[in-house]
Amino acid sequence: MEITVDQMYQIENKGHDMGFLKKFMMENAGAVAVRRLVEKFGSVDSKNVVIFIGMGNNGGDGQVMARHLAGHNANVTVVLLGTPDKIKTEESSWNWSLLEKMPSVKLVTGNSTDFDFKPDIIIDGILGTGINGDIREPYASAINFINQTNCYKFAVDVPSGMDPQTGETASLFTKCDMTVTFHKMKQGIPKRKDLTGELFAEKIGIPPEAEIDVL
Ligand SMILES: NC(=O)C1=CN([C@@H]2O[C@H](COP(=O)(O)OP(=O)(O)OC[C@H]3O[C@@H](n4cnc5c(N)ncnc54)[C@H](O)[C@@H]3O)[C@@H](O)[C@H]2O)[C@@H](O)CC1
Ligand SMILES: [K+]
Repeated sequence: MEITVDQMYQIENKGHDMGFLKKFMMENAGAVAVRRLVEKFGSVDSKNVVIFIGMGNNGGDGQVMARHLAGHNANVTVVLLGTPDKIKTEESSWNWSLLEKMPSVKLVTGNSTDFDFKPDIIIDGILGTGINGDIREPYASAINFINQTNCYKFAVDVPSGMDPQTGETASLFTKCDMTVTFHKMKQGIPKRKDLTGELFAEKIGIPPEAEIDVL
């Protein structure tokens, strides 16, 4: 069953209010995304992975992936597209404070629009269901860098720049090899297999009771 983005936010909020906190959803999202990626490659040991993250919870999922990938011995660089004090949510900030205690993960922050990496894998955790309007800097430059770089590309929840409700794109958007979306498929995403690549919808532990009166 495909659901709307609005239904997804309602289910997420109801699950949180039941006590299954958003930080647990985020943890499961990042963990299952890494499981799919590791399955794809067999091993990510010594792979150079660059994770671009935005200031919302899509970026939070990307941060969880960074921690798990470090556990799989990947060489992980996280590029926060802004400054840590501007991270929007408690659960994403909480994950950032964890990464700051992990020398195994390289952190890059700020509003730079000049990127110079040679990754084996890029993870796009820039924008998810919270996309609104045309893409602003520094997100725009990050999306351009991703599209210009020849490597494997993995989208967290949805390729950034695509509206997961309609499948329509902003003027800039990423084109990925694999997309893992969470809880249930959002209506617009499967319309754009040209941008998602292999597409999976994965459960993240939200109690089915959180769907009552929503679906
Ligand atoms: N729905 C769920 O149950 C879950 C959602 N999670 C993740 O949370 C994501 C949604 O998080 P958010 O609601 O924080 O939204 P996003 O992380 O998609 O980003 C929203 C932020 O990006 C910025 N932004 C929006 N449009 C922009 C544009 N055009 N140019 C530049 N900046 C722009 C805004 O400042 C906004 O705060 C999902 O996509 C998913 O990855 C997960 O943590 C797991 C649970
Ligand atoms: K994304």
